[in-house]
Amino acid sequence: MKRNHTKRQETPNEQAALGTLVMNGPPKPPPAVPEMVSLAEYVPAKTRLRRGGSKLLSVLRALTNSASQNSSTADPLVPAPLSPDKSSVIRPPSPVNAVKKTISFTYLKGQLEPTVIHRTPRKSRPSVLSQEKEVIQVVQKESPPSSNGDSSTAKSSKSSADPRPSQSTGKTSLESKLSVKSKPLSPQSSENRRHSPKESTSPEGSLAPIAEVDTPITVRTPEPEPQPTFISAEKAAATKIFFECHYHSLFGTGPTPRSLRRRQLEGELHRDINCTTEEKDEKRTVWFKKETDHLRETRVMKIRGSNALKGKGSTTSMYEVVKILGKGSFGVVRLVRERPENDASQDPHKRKEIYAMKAIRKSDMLRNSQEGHLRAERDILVSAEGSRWVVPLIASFQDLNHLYLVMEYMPGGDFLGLLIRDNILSEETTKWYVAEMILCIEEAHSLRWIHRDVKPDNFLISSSGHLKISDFGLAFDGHWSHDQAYYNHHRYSLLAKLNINVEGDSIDKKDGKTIATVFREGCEAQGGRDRHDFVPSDEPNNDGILNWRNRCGNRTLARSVVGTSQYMAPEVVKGHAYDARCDWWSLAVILYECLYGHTPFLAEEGGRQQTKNNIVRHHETFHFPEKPSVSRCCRNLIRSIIQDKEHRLCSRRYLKDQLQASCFHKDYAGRCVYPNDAEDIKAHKWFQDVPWDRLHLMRPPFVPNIKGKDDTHYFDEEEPISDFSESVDDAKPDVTDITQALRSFSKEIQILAIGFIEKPYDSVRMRKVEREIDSFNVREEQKDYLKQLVKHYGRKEKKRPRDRMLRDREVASRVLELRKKSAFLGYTYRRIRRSRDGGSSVGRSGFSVGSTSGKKNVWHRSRLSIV
Ligand SMILES: Nc1ncnc2c1ncn2[C@@H]1O[C@H](COP(=O)(O)OP(=O)(O)OP(=O)(O)O)[C@@H](O)[C@H]1O
Repeated sequence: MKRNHTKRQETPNEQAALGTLVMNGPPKPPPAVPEMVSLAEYVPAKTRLRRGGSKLLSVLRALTNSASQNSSTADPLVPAPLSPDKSSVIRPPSPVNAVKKTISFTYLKGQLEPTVIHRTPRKSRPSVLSQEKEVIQVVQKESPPSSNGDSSTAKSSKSSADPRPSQSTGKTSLESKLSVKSKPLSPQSSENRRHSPKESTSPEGSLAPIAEVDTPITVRTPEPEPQPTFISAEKAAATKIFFECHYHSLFGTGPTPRSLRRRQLEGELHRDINCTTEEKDEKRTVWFKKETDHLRETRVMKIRGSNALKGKGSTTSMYEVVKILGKGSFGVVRLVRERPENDASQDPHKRKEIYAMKAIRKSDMLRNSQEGHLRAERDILVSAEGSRWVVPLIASFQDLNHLYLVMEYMPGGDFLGLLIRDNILSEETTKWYVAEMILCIEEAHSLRWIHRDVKPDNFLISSSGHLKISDFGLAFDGHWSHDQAYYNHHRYSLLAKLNINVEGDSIDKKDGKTIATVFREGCEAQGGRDRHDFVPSDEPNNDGILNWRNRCGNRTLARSVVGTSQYMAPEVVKGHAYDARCDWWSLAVILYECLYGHTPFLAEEGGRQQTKNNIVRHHETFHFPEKPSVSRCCRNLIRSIIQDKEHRLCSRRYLKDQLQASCFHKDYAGRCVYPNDAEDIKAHKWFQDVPWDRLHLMRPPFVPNIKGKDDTHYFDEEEPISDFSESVDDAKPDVTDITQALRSFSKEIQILAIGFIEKPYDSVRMRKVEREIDSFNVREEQKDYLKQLVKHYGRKEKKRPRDRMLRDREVASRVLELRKKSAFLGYTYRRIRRSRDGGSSVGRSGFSVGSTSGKKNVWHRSRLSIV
């Protein structure tokens, strides 16, 4: 066995020691130092030192060399190096060692201080097996055939001591390691040497033959290679997703928010000619302090978030709940007050801020494969920082069960509330609000997003009465990280590659296809290769995975049939590829609704499907009611937007660029949404008196009458909103509560009612339950009570999860738990705290609040967004 001295260069200190030793032989231990040990005593620690990479290793090597030399010269001061487990270091001087000693000597001639070596305390003797393992590793590391002089040593030792030359060269693969382990120990093993007291160097410098000793050694059978499970695949996919998204955000083009803020500060300082240099420096110092506070606050939030994911502490403890404001498809929006201790800046003015906090149930969203949408919603709110027309996001974070979006509170409620109160609006009032809506949608488009759910509920009224757009849960920008297919690809490609199958639910089992088959078929449907399937290549134009994703993984047009049916554009209903023009169709529907009190395509009968049919056949179904009377100019505007997308007012830009698509807007977003695409609508003559640039400074037709920061009277509902998001997944109702609530009924009715509650219901089942309750022989009010009771305690039937892993009874709960922890990493955000504005300057406008008619309104809040 040779020692590979050439792999590591000695440090000057080591060389000093080496030179000293070579010149003088091993140092004589000064009696005053008890820890000092003799050479031979020290040698057993060699293996440990090698593992630790200590500097002393070189010293040891030198010591060992010297020792072996000296042993042949029989220096009485040097104990014989006969400790059994260090025989491997006793070697005849090889040419390399000789050269090395000469170099070391020359280099450090004159440094003749004795070397003091401290014994490393040994806790226990190494076991035979661990020694053997080390020997095997050493063999593998050190014995590749070499052309230098050492090879002769290796060869001679092989020929003399080992009758099986094939074992002298270590293999490197896992398989070979296992096979080496499983073979009988070689005669070079330390165990064998321990039983070879006569082992010594021959005069020629080669090892003397080692006697074979029959030592009973248990031979370990190779452990089977660990097989990856669906859990490993899930974790691996989550890791890949995290790193790709994280590095994408780090290397994203464009300035960082911090650099933008710095730029803004410097711009302000530059423009302020009255500011002295000292004052400017002072302002910079304040700026840095604020930025530092902000960084600290973000860091604290991240730590809290990661603790909350582990079930330690809570992220929402930063806020106290004041009231429930509203409920959407997947979450509850609550009015919250920030706890003062949460404000790192300790600014007294900032205390007790009131916010709207949207809590989104992760499990529901994951079952519905809404990861992409959730990321999109958070990302657009972050990217809209500082926007006048988008509801400002304050913070986003998560715990194990929920995602949270903390937004500025809009005390005026939503625009739907205003419509419900006023029923119909005058043309002037309508114009004012629709003009603001245009600015809101235009803002989203300039950020390269299609909102896809433009409806009155999603425009909120600020304390000054201005509108802001909210709820970007369905927004689309085409980016790969907002595409559910990207997440599915990572998971299912890995499962298919590892040949891991998960059966799914009874429908999947009936289908009989494995995950690999479904995945392959999906790729074939896309022309042979998945859009997110990155294949690394050595080609010169290979610019890395993130650039590749940005080039090839984005979508240029949306396709999903999403939105609220009454407001959906025909191209969306038909499932065609569509672009941001769909938002302008929805705006025209709102405009019509404000003036006439109902939406144009709403079907009285036939439900949502009939409404959609009406939209598709809009050429036949669309008409203006005779009353109330609306100006021709306004009707012209509506008519020019309620058109197929090619003829829709706003299309000029899209058509022009489509003609030149090959040379313009090569970026992913540019091909589906255009900034300033409202220019034609804004130029319509119905809007000719609208001061677009000053609208935000003018007094709106309705300014909320707010008594305090936490006034919520615009959110008051007849029925209190239940806080379902507080409940845990699949929580069963408390039987004692139910029995108590049913105590006035007969035993028979109690049993039936409990049966109704226990089984999850959908709309069909609920109707059946109601019919059964109607047949009970009780009073009418008791029947109503029972129906309410069933709805209150009962659970809605959950939809079939879109993801096969979450449909499989065996694995669903474990996968869900894992995804709840890993699917939204990087969600945390905190907006930098701003200094108080002192209220917005609201001017006066000639607009007046519209009159209301007695017509019964048709708005209701139960419309579902995802179709
Ligand atoms: N910042 C806010 N300030 C005041 N109220 C708000 C705020 N954000 C949301 N709300 C209220 O909460 C309701 C539900 O919010 P939101 O529409 O964002 O939830 P959602 O789950 O996305 O709903 P949807 O079913 O429309 O998708 C709104 O209609 C509004 O009344």
